[in-house]
Amino acid sequence: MKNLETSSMEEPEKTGMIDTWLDKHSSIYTAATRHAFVVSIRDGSVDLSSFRTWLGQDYLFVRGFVPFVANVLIRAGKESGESSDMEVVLGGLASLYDEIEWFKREGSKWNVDFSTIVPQKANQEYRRFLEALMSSEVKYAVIMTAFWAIEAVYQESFAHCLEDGNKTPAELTGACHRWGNDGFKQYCLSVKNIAERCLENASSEVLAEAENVLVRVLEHEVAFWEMSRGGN
Ligand SMILES: Cc1ncc(CNC=O)c(N)n1
Repeated sequence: MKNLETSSMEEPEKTGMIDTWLDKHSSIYTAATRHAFVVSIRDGSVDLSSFRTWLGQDYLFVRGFVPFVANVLIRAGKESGESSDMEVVLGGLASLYDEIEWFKREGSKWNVDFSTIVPQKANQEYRRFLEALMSSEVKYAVIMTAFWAIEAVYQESFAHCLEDGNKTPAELTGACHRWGNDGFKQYCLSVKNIAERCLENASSEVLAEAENVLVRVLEHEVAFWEMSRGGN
């Protein structure tokens, strides 16, 4: 049943293109949001060397994600036609500053020296994909769909580690709260609504490209979890 007690801060959920695509590609979506690595955090069986690998690699990823979000921000100012888009993206960009600081604290807590970490193949490939999306040829609706998917995978994954019945180790709940909290969920919903609005007016060509980019984000996320689970 739908929760009718939606506060004024929350945005209503609509069924649009993205949900249609998630239904169509539900197996890769589930693979990205319920990956064995994430499930192992939730059930407490996580191998700490995998967690350390994830931490170091994700720190590098996030440093590459900052210019990507900055690119989305510039486009939100120029191409969106809706002034509130900029605030949503700016909020996301601002929280990446705190996130980088959090990674640094977490790095010292787990003895992960970021200065010596080399990006693994899945990380390099994901970052190369983000760089390609920053091309001015890529339509606003497409980059916004990608942006939503990147954020939503982490939101869904880490929220799962905090749901009822979890055995998430106390020292890992910080990571889970970072992406699994309600504010981040609402922010993802705002980004989703922007993407949906753009997709409503998109040509069939742009729709096909957005669907493809969505699936490719999910594939990169799965490969990123796989890399983390593999250790080193
Ligand atoms: C590989 C990956 N995907 C998504 C996120 C979440 N966005 C920003 O933190 C992330 N940190 N890492």
